Order: sequence, then structure tokens, then C-alpha cells
Amino acid sequence: MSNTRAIRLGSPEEYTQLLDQYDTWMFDCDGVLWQGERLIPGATEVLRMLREKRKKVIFVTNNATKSRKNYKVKFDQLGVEAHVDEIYGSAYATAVYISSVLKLPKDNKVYVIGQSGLEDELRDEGISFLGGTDPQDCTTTTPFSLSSFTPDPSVAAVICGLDTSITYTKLSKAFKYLTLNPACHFIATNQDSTYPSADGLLPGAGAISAPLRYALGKDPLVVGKPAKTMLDCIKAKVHFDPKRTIMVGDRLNTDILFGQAGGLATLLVLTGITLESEISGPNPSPIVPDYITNSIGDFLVAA
Ligand SMILES: O=C(O)[C@H](O)[C@H](O)COP(=O)(O)O
Ligand SMILES: [Mg+2]
Repeated sequence: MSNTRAIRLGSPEEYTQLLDQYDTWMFDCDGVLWQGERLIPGATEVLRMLREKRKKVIFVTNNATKSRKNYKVKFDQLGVEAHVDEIYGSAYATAVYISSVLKLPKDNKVYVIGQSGLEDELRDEGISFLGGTDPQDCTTTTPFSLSSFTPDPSVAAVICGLDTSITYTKLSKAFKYLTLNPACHFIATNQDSTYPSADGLLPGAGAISAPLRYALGKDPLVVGKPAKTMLDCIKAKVHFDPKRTIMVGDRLNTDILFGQAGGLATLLVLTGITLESEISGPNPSPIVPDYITNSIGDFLVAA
């Protein structure tokens, strides 16, 4: 159920009231906890406060460049307490979707547009793959030649995630797999249009799959937020009461829609993608969170 008006948090009492009202706190990562490698001020202290108040903390990111284990390393390097079974990324959710929902036969392979974190999650789920970080697919020195490309007949799905080494070769191989075999699954880890790096916006995973969507004239199945697949992955491992759970995110059309679809409360922060003008400008978004605050650090007033 979408709201007509969001509550803009401001007084210490309002922050304290939210802390009392919700037992499980689901956090998006990019644009909420950090921008690239730069932590959002106060994020570490607020997470520590939530744990001291015995709240459940879960991290839910559409960023498919890292595996759960990679994210654990990032959290450790940034000095933020986190445990692997609290971390849910779209790379993990995509691997689980392929193995447990699609139930792709183990002798099938997937062709990957994506980075090592996605490969690691596929490997952990026992899924064979081609492409990804394979140097011959990441090179731009030798132009792609269809005559010298022999498609692997066991490829039954193409997965597309954020890939900072995207090449025409990868797009061409993915295109061939998806056109040669009409039954080949077209799957996107997520569709975020942009990525909030420490130094500004960059094209996101949605901008990586866009050339394929345009060339094929069809959209992929999207695993990441706002799809319920991510919440299903969390439910499979963590017990929580949706009525006492809040989703904290920076993007309206992924994080807030994800929370609303899951029956969770939603809190939008303005340290990532969403701009103030999208909420209170002349043409505000129809997606309205329950609560808004500038930054997750604002909760320190309730410490
Ligand atoms: O794919 C992308 O564009 C980025 O990974 C995007 O920033 C998603 O990360 P999240 O905000 O869900 O952590
Ligand atoms: Mg985000």
C-alpha cells in the first residue's frame, strides 16, 4: 500500500520512536551506508547502536559486483560489524534463483556479463559459467568476429550485472546465445540505472543490460530489488516479522518499492540517488516512503 505523504523525521523523539517500533532493520548499501569506499558519516555508530539495542540488522544490496564473502571483507575493512549471513546481494540471489527456482540442470552453463563477485556466487551454487572475467571476453584489442565464435551449446542462460569491463565481445556473445536459442533465459541481477560512487554518479547495472534489451527488443527477468526474490532469499535464512521490520534505502524504484512489496515499513535517506526535488518538487514521484531523513547518521540523536 503506497502512502500519500511521507513523515519527515526531525526530533529526537521521532527517531527514538522508530527505534522502539522496529525490531529488524534492513539496510541497502550503496548510497545508504557508503558511497563507493567512503562511509556515510555516522553509519558505523548507528549500526553499533542498533546491535546494542538487540535489533536484527540485514544488508540488502543490488550491487552484484561482490559476493557475500567479498562484502564481509569490505565491511571489515571499513570497520563495520557484519556477518556473512546478514548480507544479501543480487549476485547471491541470482545464483540461488538459477539453482533453486529455475533448477537449471548442472550440465547447463550460463554466460556472464559481470564481475568476479557474481562468478564466486555462481561457483558456490555449483553453476558452470562462461564469460565474466575471462580475459578473452574482456579484451578490446581483438575485435569480435562472429565467424570465429563457436557458441557453447550447453549455455542455457545469460546473466547481466554491473560490469566495469563490459565489451562489445561480451554483448555480442550474450546476444548470440539469446537469439540462437529462444529458450535461453535472459536474467538481470538488477536494473539500477545509476550507481552512486564516492565521486558522483556512474552508469549502473541497468545501463549495462540496456544495449541487450534494445538489440533483442525484450526485457530480462530481474532478480534484484524491487523483485521479491531477494526477500525470499532472506526469509529462507532469517526469521523476522514484516510488521516490525523497516527497509532503509536511497532509491525509490528499488529499495522503497521492495519494502512496500514485502509489507515492510520504508525509510528513504537522501545520501544516495534520490534527490529532494523528487519528493517535494513540482512533480514528486508517485512512490512515497513512510519516512524520510537526510542520512542514516541522523539516528545518532536517539543514541
Ligand atoms: O548495480 C548498480 O547500479 C549498483 O550496484 C547499485 O548502486 C545498487 O546498489 P545498492 O544501492 O542496492 O546497494
Ligand atoms: Mg542504494
